[in-house]
Amino acid sequence: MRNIIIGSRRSNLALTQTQWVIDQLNKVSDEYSFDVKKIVTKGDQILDVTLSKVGGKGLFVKEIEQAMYNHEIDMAVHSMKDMPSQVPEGLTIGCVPEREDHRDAFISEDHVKLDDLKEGALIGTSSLRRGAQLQAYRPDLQVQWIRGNIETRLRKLKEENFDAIILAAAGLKRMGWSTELVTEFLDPEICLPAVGQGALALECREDDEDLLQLINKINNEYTARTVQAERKFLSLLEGSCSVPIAGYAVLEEDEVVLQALVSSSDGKTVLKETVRSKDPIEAGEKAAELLINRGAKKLVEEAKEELEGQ
Ligand SMILES: NCc1[nH]cc(CCC(=O)O)c1CC(=O)O
Repeated sequence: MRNIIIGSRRSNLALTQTQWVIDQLNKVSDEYSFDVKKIVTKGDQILDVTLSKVGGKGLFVKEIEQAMYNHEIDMAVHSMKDMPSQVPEGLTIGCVPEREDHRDAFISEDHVKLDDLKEGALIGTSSLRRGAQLQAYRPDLQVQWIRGNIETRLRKLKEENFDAIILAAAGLKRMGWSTELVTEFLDPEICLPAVGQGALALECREDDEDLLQLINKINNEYTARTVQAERKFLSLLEGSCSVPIAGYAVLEEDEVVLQALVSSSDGKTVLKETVRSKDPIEAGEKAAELLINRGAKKLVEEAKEELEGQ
């Protein structure tokens, strides 16, 4: 019996996701035991500024990847949307399990719906993507950055003067919290999710064939193909942490249908495309090409300059 050591961030969400994966793996094999090793990442330590100013998503995975290289852990369970578009050499995403809810969840004081919020209402989010799309939909809304894990943000909704916050539905559902809390799940037409939102990435060493074989048993082909399209699109728009960027794909018959969006931070310029292809990579490439032709790279450059000027 082999013991697999899984590295996890110490947040309740990360630990819950890791435990969910262990439960799934236990269902498909009884030849393994699992230990969870908690790892504190830079992203967990920096709580006072928006992530886009300190280097973005890599912050949640670097230390964990290092522990994998050092053989301190064998595998890691990440939120797909926290994964940079390139996986470092020697490591691989060996499995993408079935995606949880892809949508954003709108949570307001007294359950007032987005359309019914008073003029000028204050929305708390740490996501450029959510802020921009909400302001594109309702230009009167004000957006203020809010950080911290799910519990902290929910506390801030009560204690500070936010009228509403937005969180990923997937995180809430995995924690078993959604029904009482969520005012409404936002349709992707209003708020297109982050690339990979709701999906998990199981990362391990590329040469660990035994482990790869095990985790492949809980791979979900539908999620893997759609996320592949979304991530290809993301990888072709560099500097994507400084600009609102979103992507969500579904399968229709054997075709990947990918919606992709890049916008300015204030939501005044929104570029959006829907593309179809049987090949997920091609879908991602097409979406990127169409958006770049419409000026997406310029939006990224402008956003970078703005961040550097601050
Ligand atoms: N940005 C942090 C993060 N990374 C993954 C999730 C939730 C789960 C998911 O989207 O898969 C969250 C919290 C949130 O955005 O509300």
